[in-house]
Formats: sequence, structure tokens, C-alpha cells
Amino acid sequence: METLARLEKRIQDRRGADPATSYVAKLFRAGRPKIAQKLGEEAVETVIAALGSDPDALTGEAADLMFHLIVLLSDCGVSLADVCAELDRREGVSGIVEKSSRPKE
Ligand SMILES: N=c1c2ncn([C@@H]3O[C@H](COP(=O)(O)OP(=O)(O)OP(=O)(O)O)[C@@H](O)[C@H]3O)c2ncn1[C@@H]1O[C@H](COP(=O)(O)O)[C@@H](O)[C@H]1O
Repeated sequence: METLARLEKRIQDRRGADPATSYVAKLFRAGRPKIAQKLGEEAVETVIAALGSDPDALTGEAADLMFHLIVLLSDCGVSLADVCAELDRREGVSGIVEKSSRPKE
């Protein structure tokens, strides 16, 4: 978790950097639809890697996925602390949350 918090801070710090030298700045400059698209691509690549037999490939794709997720959250003004608070809340009411948030059939 410390690693992710550090990465989140680094992403925020790099937001205003030169897009020519910073991938983070380039992503923010490209805008939310592009960031969301990249996240989708990384998700698909992660799924493909998970269905393969190379744990190192899956580790790399998972890292790409988490990085792009933090960039998207950051662009939307949602922090990792917000997400963790939601996960903590679910831990406290496990079972109840999923049922209550499920659309009625
Ligand atoms: N963790 C990451 C990280 N993970 C993945 N990536 C980049 O994500 C991209 C994903 O690969 P792709 O091949 O899909 O992307 P691409 O073809 O380069 O990009 P597009 O042309 O599609 O935009 C690669 O360019 C990776 O370098 C990352 N870029 C940056 N970081 C972290 O962000 C920090 C700041 O980075 P800069 O903003 O570049 O200084 C770094 O110190 C790292 O800690």
C-alpha cells in the first residue's frame, strides 16, 4: 500500500511536467477519454496474460493496469484513500453491500 501511495503522489507531482519527457503529463494532457482507453487496454492485456502461463508477464501487465487506474482516479479527483475507505467499509458489512447495490431483477 505504501508503494501505491508513493506512486499516487509521484503521479500528482508529474501532472504539470513536460509531456515531451513525462508519460504521466502526456496522459493528463491527452485527457480523460484517452486515459480511460489506456486503462481498458491494460485491463485486456492483463486478462490475456492471466490466461497465459507466464507469471512475470502477468505481474508486468498488472503493474501497468494499476498505474493507469491511479492516473484515471487522480484525473477524476478520487484518491486511493477514498477507494481504501470504500473497501474498508465493505469489509465491515461484507455480504450486505453487494446485495444492496445489486440492481433489482
Ligand atoms: N509506473 C509507471 C508506469 N507504468 C507504465 N508506464 C508507461 O505506460 C506505458 C504503457 O505502455 P504502452 O506500450 O501501452 O504505451 P505507449 O505505447 O508508450 O503509449 P501510447 O503511445 O499508447 O500513449 C509505457 O509507456 C510505460 O512506460 C509508466 N509510466 C510511469 N510510471 C511511474 O510514473 C512516474 C513518472 O513517470 P513520468 O511522468 O514518465 O516521469 C515514473 O517514475 C513511474 O514511477
